Amino acid sequence: MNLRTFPDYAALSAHAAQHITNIVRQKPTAVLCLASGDTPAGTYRLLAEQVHNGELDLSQCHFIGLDEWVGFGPGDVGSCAYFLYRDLFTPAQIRPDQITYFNAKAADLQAECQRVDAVIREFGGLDLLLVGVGENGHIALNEPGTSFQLGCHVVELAESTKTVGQKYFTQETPLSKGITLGLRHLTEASEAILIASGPRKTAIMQQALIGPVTEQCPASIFQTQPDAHVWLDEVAANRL
Ligand SMILES: N[C@@H]1[C@@H](O)[C@H](O)[C@@H](COP(=O)(O)O)O[C@@H]1O
Repeated sequence: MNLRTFPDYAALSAHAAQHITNIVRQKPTAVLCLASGDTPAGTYRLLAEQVHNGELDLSQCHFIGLDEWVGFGPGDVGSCAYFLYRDLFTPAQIRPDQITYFNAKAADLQAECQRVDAVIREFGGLDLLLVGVGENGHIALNEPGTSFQLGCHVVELAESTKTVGQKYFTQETPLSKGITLGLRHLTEASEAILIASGPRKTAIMQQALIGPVTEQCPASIFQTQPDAHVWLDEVAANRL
């Protein structure tokens, strides 16, 4: 893995946005799987700004949603899709036909997993997977203990994920399951990038990057990926 530290969140976001811009300039039909959450919001705002200014054309890209809380969808404030639409898809005028997202309200969630796995296969794999990290080391919603070999799957959320996840909602919201891409998608993607910022990520970055590679800490999979990027701000990298 290639580890790089940036002075602050703004510099980290600017670098990630420029990197994604370069990928799309090289391959305008790139298939991009982008995390939701707070960390990538700055990156997405910069990308949307570039699209707005006519400096970046995302109109031929395809976007795959990384994960979702079961029972929630783009119309629900707090869902993973809600933030991607708010920060990127809507301001960058991404068309519905450019987006594949889990329907986490579907009656048959296994079929949803198969559908998204099949879309990724049909596109020939992901050109980019951009992920954040949970405070418990989860990647997407691959919780501690998840096999590194899985594709899309439904998960029982860890207690800490249910608690930390409340930050996305305007009121106390019961969360129990998630639907998510698997870590196999991460190892198979042409490029994987992890971004993390701020004091809430310092301890888990130490554990993930210096501790043992173990399914108990999903983010430790980055140690096994020679070409993957891990980009942190100085605070998140404080114990490395
Ligand atoms: N499901 C999301 C992940 O996809 C995200 O990357 C991670 C970190 O989120 P944040 O960037 O808000 O800290 O946890 C959430 O639970």
